Amino acid sequence: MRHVVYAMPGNQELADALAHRRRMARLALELHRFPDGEGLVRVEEPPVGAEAIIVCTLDRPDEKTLPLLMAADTLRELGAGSVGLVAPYLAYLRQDARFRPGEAVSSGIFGRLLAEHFDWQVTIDPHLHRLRSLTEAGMPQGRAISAAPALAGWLRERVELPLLIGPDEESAPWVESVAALMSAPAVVATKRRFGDRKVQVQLPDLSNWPGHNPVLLDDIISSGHTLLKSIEGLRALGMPAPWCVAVHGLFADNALERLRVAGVAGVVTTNSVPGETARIDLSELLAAALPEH
Ligand SMILES: O=P(O)(O)OC[C@H]1O[C@H](OP(=O)(O)OP(=O)(O)O)[C@H](O)[C@@H]1O
Repeated sequence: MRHVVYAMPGNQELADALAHRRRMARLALELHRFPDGEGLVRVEEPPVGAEAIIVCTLDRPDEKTLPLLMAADTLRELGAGSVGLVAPYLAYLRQDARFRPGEAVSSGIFGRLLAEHFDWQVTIDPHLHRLRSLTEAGMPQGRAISAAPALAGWLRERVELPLLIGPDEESAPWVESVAALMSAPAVVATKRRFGDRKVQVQLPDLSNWPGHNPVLLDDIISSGHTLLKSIEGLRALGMPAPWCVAVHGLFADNALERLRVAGVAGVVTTNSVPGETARIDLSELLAAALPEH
């Protein structure tokens, strides 16, 4: 099987890295926007019988999804044997239940939509703590891999005597998996969410780790309020300014600036979503998760 790689806009760097690591051709695809905002996908170099891979991280999913689906179908019409999706960040997985009557269960709807257009999907650390697998989110051919080795590798080299802190109980398994990889202690806080931008974080007793440098570790930074409340809590305990490390940096509401103003040692995320904090490279882990060819 010969695989070829396409990048949706903004994903060229990661697509190039995957193409390089797996010795695949990166072929051109463009997205034109008409003045009224409608998009037009154009496959400049057709896949001609190859297995196609599209790289498209799905932050800001509402504007990205329709062009992505059109690209997938166009590649198939132009002769791709199969079409796979590498979406390092997969949207809509936080809404995995009808929390209030009448709400859409977005994860299932979105999962089924992607599954209709793609033969397989790979993502990194989906917000899956309430789900057993991507299949449960409606993605039968979905594969989820963990960024833990990349996070642990980055932290091991840069933070002396770290104390990893997960902001809520649901972060425990993967905070502990990063901690185990770097032989560092880990604790988790208790979080209560009252609204999109209102949370309460209760830190545990940290007096067992004097001299340690706190590292707040989360899967997603969106509005940043989870981390802002955690930073406040650490300050109240007399801890040094923490590192804020996350897999997916979405940074809604000017969150990055707010975190910096709140006082951090640094804010670092993976390149699942490109941006100035995206200093932890996932291309090696993602390349290893692609199908054999
Ligand atoms: O930057 P923020 O706007 O605070 O959002 C990020 C937080 O939200 C998510 O958890 P969430 O509170 O949704 O938990 P749940 O999905 O486990 O209920 C995620 O795991 C982060 O902790």
